[in-house]
Amino acid sequence: MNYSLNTDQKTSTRAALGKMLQFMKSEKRELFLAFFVMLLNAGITMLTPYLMGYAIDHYIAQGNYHGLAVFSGLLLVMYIIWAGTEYLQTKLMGGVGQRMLYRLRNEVFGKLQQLPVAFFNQNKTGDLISRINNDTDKVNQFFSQSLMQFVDSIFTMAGAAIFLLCINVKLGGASLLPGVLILVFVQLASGWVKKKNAASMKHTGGLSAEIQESLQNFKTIITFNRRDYFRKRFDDANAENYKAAIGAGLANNIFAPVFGLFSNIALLIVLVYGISLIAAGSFTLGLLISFVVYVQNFYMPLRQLAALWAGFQTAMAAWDRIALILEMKAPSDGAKVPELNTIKVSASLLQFSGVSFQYPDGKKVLHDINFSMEQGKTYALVGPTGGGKTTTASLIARLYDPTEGIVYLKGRNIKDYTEEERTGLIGFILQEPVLFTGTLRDNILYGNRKYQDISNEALMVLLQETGLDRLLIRFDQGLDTPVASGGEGISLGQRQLIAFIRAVLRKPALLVLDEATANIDTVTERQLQEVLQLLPPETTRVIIAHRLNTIENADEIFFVNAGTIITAGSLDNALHMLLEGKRES
Ligand SMILES: Nc1ncnc2c1ncn2[C@@H]1O[C@H](COP(=O)(O)OP(=O)(O)OP(=O)(O)O)[C@@H](O)[C@H]1O
Repeated sequence: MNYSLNTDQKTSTRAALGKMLQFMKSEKRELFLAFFVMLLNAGITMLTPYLMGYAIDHYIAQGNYHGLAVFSGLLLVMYIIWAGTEYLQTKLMGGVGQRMLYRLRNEVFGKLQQLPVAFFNQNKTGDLISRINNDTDKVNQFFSQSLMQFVDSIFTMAGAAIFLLCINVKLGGASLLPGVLILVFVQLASGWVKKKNAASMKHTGGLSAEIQESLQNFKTIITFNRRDYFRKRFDDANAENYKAAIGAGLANNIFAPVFGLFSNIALLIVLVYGISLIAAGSFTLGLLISFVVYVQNFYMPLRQLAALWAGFQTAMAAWDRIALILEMKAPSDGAKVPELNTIKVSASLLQFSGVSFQYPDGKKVLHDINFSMEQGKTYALVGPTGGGKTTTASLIARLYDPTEGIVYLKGRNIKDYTEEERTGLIGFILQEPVLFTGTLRDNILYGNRKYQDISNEALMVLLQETGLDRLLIRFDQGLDTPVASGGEGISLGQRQLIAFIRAVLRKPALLVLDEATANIDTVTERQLQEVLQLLPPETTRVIIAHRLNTIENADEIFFVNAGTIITAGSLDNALHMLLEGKRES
């Protein structure tokens, strides 16, 4: 299945807004309050110019200074309320935006947790980080800082338009005409602005991926003295990002001058037309001053909208990138499949039935594979490098689903198991064991719900019973040995030991060891073999190894090469096949 996020899929504005507002469902109370405060704020903004015009015509023109003083006091109170509502609005919406960002990031991260390995193979980690950090923040910025301003501006404009038309229809209509032209311009330019912002975010993701890759591989870069190469790659990505950011900046700023120009034209129309009306005696100076302020009240928020509109387009472009992750379909989990419906195909623990597999962006690796593995037996997978051993093991652990055919576990399609059921049955020690920041104890109990709260003493008893305690000798501080991110500071062999203890402690029905002893000295390897013998007799073991002595005790050996898996029979035969395979290649 294609899990690449590198597509140009776009969501319609209405659909995107609908989805985004779902993240605000629980904020109804705050939104309602913010809306009320915003209405009050807009109401005051709308009323004050009219009151000023009234004061000029009724108090100043008639020399009523006492009335003017009372009136000024009233205006001051209104301005103070206005300032209070401004503050409240920012506070309320800031909280709403931050909580939305929190939920959105949780949702995206939660989705990432459900997606299969193929998704992570097809997408760069740095780009994913950029989507979770930067793009969600772009959406938040719009909602926390701009949404209410947006609605506020529209209300203020609508109110100002009504006042303008009520004071004088003709003059009002003439002053609103440039506003209509602005709407046409917005309609035409929005798609282009969104596209520019999407391109900028894509390049930010690319830059993040570039940084992540070179930081992760810094040792190799230093060893091969390839700092210049990575420097160049970074410079290129940085330059691309810079160009795209400039493009997005220019696009975002296109609205402000156009809006400014049209609002000045509107003012000019009002002055020329208004003064001619005064000259004709059909308009007063007070009304003209009110009119000019209303024109400002109409066009100022429109200028503000210019900036907000660019932010809205940025949020929309960011949403497209986030929605791509949220809409990804995780492979079906068998949670809802009733046990009764499962087909019992054989009594074996594991069976491959007509399995073929192809990596999403690669060639076909396995062709029509059929084999079965019985409970309690030890199987070895041998074969030349790149033959398909790890791929087979990955299908056993359902890191990937077959492109054709079915993998049965205990007679049930492996897809019909819930993740918890499946991981409880299968233990997998990867070629490159992964450790997490914490202690050795944290790492060996990773994902082991049963023993999560076990005391160190009880854990030691458990390790002694399974023979795993002897492996701890390799660690000076025993269970408390600190583990740094990714296992830095711990040898690869030691990492394999930790991964081994982790998998064995779960007592899985099927234990897969993919080159799990490749980096361990012969004495420790012997100890591991002994621990394997201590596993319950019903445990099935699948061992992938290049060192043939590791698999001498296997009950059956499978030879994996060029997309086929055949039974090798004896160890000698496997060795012969390996040598033949090498000669052919
Ligand atoms: N993520 C991937 N995407 C595309 N192709 C892949 C991927 N992983 C492995 N392959 C290809 O699949 C084929 C089988 O690889 P696999 O890792 O299963 O071999 P292997 O027998 O385990 O090799 P080794 O002994 O070196 O570990 C190889 O040609 C490899 O290039």
